[in-house]
Amino acid sequence: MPQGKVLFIDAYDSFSNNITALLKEHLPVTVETIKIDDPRFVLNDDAFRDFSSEFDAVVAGPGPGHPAEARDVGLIAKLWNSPEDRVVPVLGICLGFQSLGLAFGANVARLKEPRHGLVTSVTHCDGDVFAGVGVVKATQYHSLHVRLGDHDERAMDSRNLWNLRICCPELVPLAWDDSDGRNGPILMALRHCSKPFWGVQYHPESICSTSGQRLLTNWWRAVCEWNALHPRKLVESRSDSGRPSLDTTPEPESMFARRELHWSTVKLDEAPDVADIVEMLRDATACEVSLLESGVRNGRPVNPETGRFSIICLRDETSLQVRWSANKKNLTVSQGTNVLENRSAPISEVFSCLQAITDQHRANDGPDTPFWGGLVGFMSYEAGLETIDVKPARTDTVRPDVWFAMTERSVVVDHVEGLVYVQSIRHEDKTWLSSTVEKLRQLVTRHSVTLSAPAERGTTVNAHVVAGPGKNDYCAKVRECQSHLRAGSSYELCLTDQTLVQSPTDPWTLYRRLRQANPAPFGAFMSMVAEGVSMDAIGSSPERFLSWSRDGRCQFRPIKGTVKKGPSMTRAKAEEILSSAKEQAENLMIVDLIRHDLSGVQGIQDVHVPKLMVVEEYETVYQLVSVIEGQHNYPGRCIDALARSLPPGSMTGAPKKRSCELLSEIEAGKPRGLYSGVLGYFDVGGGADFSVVIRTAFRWDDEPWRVGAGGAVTALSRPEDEWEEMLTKRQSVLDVLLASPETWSE
Ligand SMILES: C=C(O[C@@H]1C=C(C(=O)O)C=C[C@H]1O)C(=O)O
Ligand SMILES: NC(=O)CC[C@H](N)C(=O)O
Repeated sequence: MPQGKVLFIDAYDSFSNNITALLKEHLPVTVETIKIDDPRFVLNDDAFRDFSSEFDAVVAGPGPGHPAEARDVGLIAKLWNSPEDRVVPVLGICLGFQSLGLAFGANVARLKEPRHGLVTSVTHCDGDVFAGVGVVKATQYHSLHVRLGDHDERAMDSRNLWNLRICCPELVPLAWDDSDGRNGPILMALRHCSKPFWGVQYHPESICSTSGQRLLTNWWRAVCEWNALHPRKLVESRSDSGRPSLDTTPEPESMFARRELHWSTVKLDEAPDVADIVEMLRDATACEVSLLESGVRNGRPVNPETGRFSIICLRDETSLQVRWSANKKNLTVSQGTNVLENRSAPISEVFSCLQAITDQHRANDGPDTPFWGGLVGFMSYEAGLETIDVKPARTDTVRPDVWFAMTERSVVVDHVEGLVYVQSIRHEDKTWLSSTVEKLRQLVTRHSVTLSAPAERGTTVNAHVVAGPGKNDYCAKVRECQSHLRAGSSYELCLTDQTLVQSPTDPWTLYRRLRQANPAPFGAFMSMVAEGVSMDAIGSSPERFLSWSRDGRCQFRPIKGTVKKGPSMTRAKAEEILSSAKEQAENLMIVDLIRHDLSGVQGIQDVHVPKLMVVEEYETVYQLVSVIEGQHNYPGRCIDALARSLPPGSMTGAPKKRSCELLSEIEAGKPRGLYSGVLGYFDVGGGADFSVVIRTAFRWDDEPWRVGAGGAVTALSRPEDEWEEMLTKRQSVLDVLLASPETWSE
């Protein structure tokens, strides 16, 4: 079969790349994607017709909103009324399907209860595009549905469902979902009686849908038959799709030579406590320390899969820094007081700059640790919004939204093997290496006779909450989210708020308490200072956002689904709760969203889901976790996976862009800042690891600490439960900030 050409019209959905991946995997086609508001065509029907009729077929994608709204469907609405000799076969998916129904006389109405992330078996006609497909499990992400008449389908005899052509005689039903008692039968698929237009309400590309391949193969066969019988007159009109690409932005000039890593390993029979090492290093060298800690409980890592190593990063005032603010769009690269670069730059150039600096420090050999040295820092939620072209309502003018500092000296603890690595990427650093090794030895000796030193106490002034969400207000926001979900504007919204706490206790003491109260695989202690601005963070995140290995294996581990631990909560009970339709739907939506994000990265292959909805246990909660992986063909370009996947889908909801716009309104334009962003490192060996910034407190200068917390709101959420979930998530951090020094015992 010759290669076909398919045009995919993207309605800004967060599942689009899963559809194009499915098309490319199972059909002999190339796929070109344009947006529904492509400026070349929105005001020029002829140009769009000329352009689209060059393709063998069009797939009209899913998306937020309503098919009657031009803003929501854009070019998709132009597909249905082409003159006879220019008709192009179309497959509409969800919003695209609803647009097809609407174009030929059906109603599109709200469901009584939205169906977001639910998976059901559909009853199909076993012919046409469903011929031989067998049982179809269908993932649904919709609030609206297509009604073929004004009659009440619930009252219809099930045999009549196949002959419902009273109001729209040109539309032929092909599949129904009859499993929903409250909504009644929901039309799942249809075709036009004479034109080559098909549509499905469900999402065949979802990880939980089945028979997508067979459906597409049948559709493609029908497309080829139609095209053979109806050759189109082509007008030469091809033009570049004009899609801006983060992958092609220029890289800044080289500033530094490559580094050679010098390292030394100390094998310790009894590994000292990570906090003790930090204190020893700080006292000994008067340097700034950041810690990316894998929490340990009873001598074992809380989660050995993601939390085997703890990384202690040492910096001084001469360390290289990269800063960028979303408000000013200003990129600064400095080294001490020396400003190497200071210019206006879009976010895409920030990624290029971070990549270039990492490349210039590239070390090709080193010990068996995931971090040899490199850029350590964070990207805020608002920096993430920039990457998807959502304007943050308010941002600070001077505070960086991207802030990284180069770590040249580090100490890495392997909690599984009990090894400590002392590492430096400085040219001549043997003295520091040997003296640090010696101090560690002494620490081990001391450690074997004395217990971990107690943390220093704070002052007697009590910590207190300065501001925070109220229950009524939070519940009202949950309901506001749900009204958007019912209207079809979003499938899931991750609502959050922040609590402000003033505490007299120093950040390191607070972190020592937090690591004890809530040991987590992504513990973090970070202090950044530059140009009169300082930022402190103490974190206990359970969630990896994205990591990649030095050979280009990218991994996401989104969490969605939370159960509070308590005396009456067993693991079995938590598993039961987390296997409910509501919790699984929340998780599934994010899995499909992340698959989409990863599939959109140039050079990524083999996107797969090695773990789907597994329960993990943490200090205060049980969480439902999935793992999504893919292999990059060019390991040196894995940063594109980060550039294409911010802000973290588990903190936004789906579809991401529209959900973020709605959340900005609902959260009253309050910046989330570091909370909901990502924190971690780019390693000079080529790997990286970033966590989602949750269960974390951060503060600017001497302002109060900010503790963000929230949760995914779906149509099935109960406002009071969402309020409780938010309280549960912020509890461990809040307890630590509010505890008076006297009540805190180590
Ligand atoms: C929003 C938070 O957590 C996010 C939401 C979760 C959920 O809805 O179950 C779980 C983990 C995070 O992705 C938070 O901790 O503040
Ligand atoms: N997934 C979709 O395309 C959803 C279509 C429409 N916005 C609805 O909610 O019904």
